[in-house]
Amino acid sequence: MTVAHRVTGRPGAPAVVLSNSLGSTWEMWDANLAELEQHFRVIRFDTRGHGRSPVPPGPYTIDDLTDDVVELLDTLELERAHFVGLSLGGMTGLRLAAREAGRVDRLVVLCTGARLDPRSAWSERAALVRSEGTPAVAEAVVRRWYTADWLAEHPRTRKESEEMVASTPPDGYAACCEVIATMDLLADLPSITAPTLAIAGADDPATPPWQLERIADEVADGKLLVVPDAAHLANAERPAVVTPAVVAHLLEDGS
Ligand SMILES: O=C(O)CC1=CCC(=O)O1
Repeated sequence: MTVAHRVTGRPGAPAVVLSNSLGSTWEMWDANLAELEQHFRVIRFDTRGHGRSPVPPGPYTIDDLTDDVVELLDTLELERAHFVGLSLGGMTGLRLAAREAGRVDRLVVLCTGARLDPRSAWSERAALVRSEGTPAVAEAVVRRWYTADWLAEHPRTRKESEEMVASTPPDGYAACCEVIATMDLLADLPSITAPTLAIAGADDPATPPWQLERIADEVADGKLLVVPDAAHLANAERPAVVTPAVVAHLLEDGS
């Protein structure tokens, strides 16, 4: 299945794939895009069940999301790429780097976890969205995406973010909640050899810093960055801290 994607940035430069969080679209990278495009060929895509991508019937697994990325790389005739994923996108990145080590150059995972407990919470959210739709969870989700102070200062982003969640197809959103409910990547971490930067929002209630610290500690070559005054979408709330850190990590091999 080919996911919806857009390729921008420097033609011929090293490629970086950006993978979105649950309930978002590739627009979640808007605040980071211009700086990334100066250095890389940037490939944004919408995870299956989200945005412009197909919504195949569930259930989905983390390996299905990983297969979608492999197919995207094949479609674009890319043997290898850097991978940057946030939350659900970060889980996809961890699985890809463990299962398809030859396809990932350097990895950045933001605001994510190798396993998110209690798993029952994700099955319950899937059931809620199937019965009441994505608008039922939009406000609460966006309250986890940004700190309260930032939301108070950015009412337009708050509204647009709630609309982004509310317009996610309920079947796709629910099937991706079930990916999280069934996913356990703890055993994968030691086999990840791609140099990995794990970025946490210091005030992220969804995937707190200890989750990213565990990833940085357990992969073969990991580093941790904790971003102050940031919640779950740390890339969007603090782009001036996050984007240069991502660029520096991806350029570290001299590309
Ligand atoms: O929606 C949330 O509560 C936060 C989240 C967990 C996985 C993801 O992609 O977003």
